[in-house]
Amino acid sequence: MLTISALSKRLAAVQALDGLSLDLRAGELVGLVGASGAGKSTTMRLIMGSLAPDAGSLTWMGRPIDAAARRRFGYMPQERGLYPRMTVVEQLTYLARIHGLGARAAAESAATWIERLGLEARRGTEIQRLSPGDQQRVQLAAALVADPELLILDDPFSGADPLTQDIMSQVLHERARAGVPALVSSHRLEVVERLCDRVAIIRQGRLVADGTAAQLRASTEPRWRAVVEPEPRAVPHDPSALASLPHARAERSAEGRLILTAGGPDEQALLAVAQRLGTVRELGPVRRPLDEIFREALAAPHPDKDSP
Ligand SMILES: Nc1ncnc2c1ncn2[C@@H]1O[C@H](COP(=O)(O)OP(=O)(O)OP(=O)(O)O)[C@@H](O)[C@H]1O
Repeated sequence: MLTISALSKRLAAVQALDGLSLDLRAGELVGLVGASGAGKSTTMRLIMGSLAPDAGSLTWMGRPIDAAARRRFGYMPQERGLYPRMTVVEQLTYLARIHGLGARAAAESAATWIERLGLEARRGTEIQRLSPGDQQRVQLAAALVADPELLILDDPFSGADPLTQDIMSQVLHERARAGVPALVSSHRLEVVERLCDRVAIIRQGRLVADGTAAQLRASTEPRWRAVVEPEPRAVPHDPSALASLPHARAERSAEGRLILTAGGPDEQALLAVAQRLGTVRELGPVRRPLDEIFREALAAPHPDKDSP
């Protein structure tokens, strides 16, 4: 549905985007993740037309994105743009109207999203008097109020309390089930992992990884974990045996068991070390947190730029 092809943008002396390509399909929630300055907001500004690309193309449903298409997109910009003196209901009705809804449809849509995002008690409150969590909810309602076909959400969870995060996530899942895809940037990897079907990792304006959390995990070297009941008569713990394995770590649990983790193509090398230390109670792969994989992707040599 949304196709970003070889998109490049220079901003002053910075190559903010450098040949970025990415697709979003119907109903897909895609997380756009990258360090500060990686190019996430620039990507979104190019989609929304507040910046023009130097090279590359953007299409929606196979056609170049124009102003008419953009009116059907819901956008939550990084620099949140609500009117501080409007009340919640005035703000949402106003935004629905400027996106082309008639007076009655705009009022109905504002009421629907106020209810859905748990803002009934705040409908008559000025935006500037809302708590940060409620402001986030109104921001999301503002992106949804004109019933968009695509959502572009720049760091929607920043400053959101856990309850607000849950409500926002539920709403995005519902819209996705109705076929509305969303591109969601965030620094909060655990949120992206929970929310999104796919994660695109960008670095210096380029895509360095793109896949489901499971695919990203599978594309990196696996980690193995062994839980060992130490035996008093076992060969004394030889730290160098474990240290010879990649990414090795040893900890002791509250019950006095040894918890060993290490990388490697399979679990056999870790098993050999573990068996010398005592009785192996558990052995298996480790489900790695996405943020660890993210850090690895950012630390790995850049596909082109860093190679000699
Ligand atoms: N108006 C501008 N003029 C000059 N450089 C800019 C401008 N806007 C952004 N940049 C630079 O372009 C690069 C990409 O910025 P961008 O805001 O897209 O990153 P980001 O991934 O959204 O970062 P963050 O997570 O901090 O919001 C950065 O190096 C940034 O400093």
